[in-house]
Amino acid sequence: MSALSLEHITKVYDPAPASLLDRLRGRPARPGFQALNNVNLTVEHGEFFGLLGPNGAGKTTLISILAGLGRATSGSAKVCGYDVVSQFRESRRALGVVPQELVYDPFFTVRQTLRLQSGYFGLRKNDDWIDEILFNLGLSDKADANMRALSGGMKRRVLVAQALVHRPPVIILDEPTAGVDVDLRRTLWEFISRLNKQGHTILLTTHYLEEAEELCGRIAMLKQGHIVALDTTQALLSRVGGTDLEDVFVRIMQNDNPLEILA
Ligand SMILES: Nc1ncnc2c1ncn2[C@@H]1O[C@H](COP(=O)(O)OP(=O)(O)OP(=O)(O)O)[C@@H](O)[C@H]1O
Repeated sequence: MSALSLEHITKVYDPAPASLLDRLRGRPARPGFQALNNVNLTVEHGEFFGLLGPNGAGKTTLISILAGLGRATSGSAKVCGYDVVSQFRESRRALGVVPQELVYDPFFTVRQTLRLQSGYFGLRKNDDWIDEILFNLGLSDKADANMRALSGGMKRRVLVAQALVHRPPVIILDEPTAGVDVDLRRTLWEFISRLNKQGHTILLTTHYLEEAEELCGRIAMLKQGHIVALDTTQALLSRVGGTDLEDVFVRIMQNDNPLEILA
């Protein structure tokens, strides 16, 4: 049983509703937008896996499907063997997601936010673990601060903490270091790497390719909803050539037929 598995996942977003004028003129409905096209991917337990792609490639769409926030148009997705649709509770419990957007409730303190999140998973008396997470993310002295009083980087740390309150075996981080300072990056990666060494599976999306190169054992690259590369980081570097992962990424994305350069 894999940590994450996606089989033939396709996602077509509904088109924007036709305007009244279009309808009156009898114009045909616009087609939906295909964000993912027959994606097959398996991530094994304990992997540190990178999901890379340019803006709009479909990374967040794929993560939303795994987190049960969006439905695939076709195909099946599982977290730790649990189907994300028919076994939503189990699959969601196995997953911690750090979202890309800074979403928070401005009326709560950091500790209240984390207690509330624990409550969603039926966890009471979770304070020992909450304290440990706060410490590891350099947030101990902010525990009683109101969320709206935190800087952007601090809010992002809380998002990471929120994803971890129920000790999920699989952690997905959607661009967790966007706009954060060097200090947080270090703290965050040290903590996440430690969790990975303890057996947690990590799926990371990032536009900082040097981070992906350093951290990820395997990498998938998405381009316009297709997986165009999937291999170990070392194999991608040696097969595609170039000086670093950024070079590899650019070469693959600029090639009309990326599979050609990976052959
Ligand atoms: N709700 C939606 N309705 C219609 N199209 C959408 C919707 N959400 C995303 N899309 C489109 O689907 C495509 C994939 O978007 P997605 O957010 O998954 O990309 P991404 O790889 O995460 O990009 P980024 O790196 O910018 O975060 C984009 O073209 C986007 O405009």
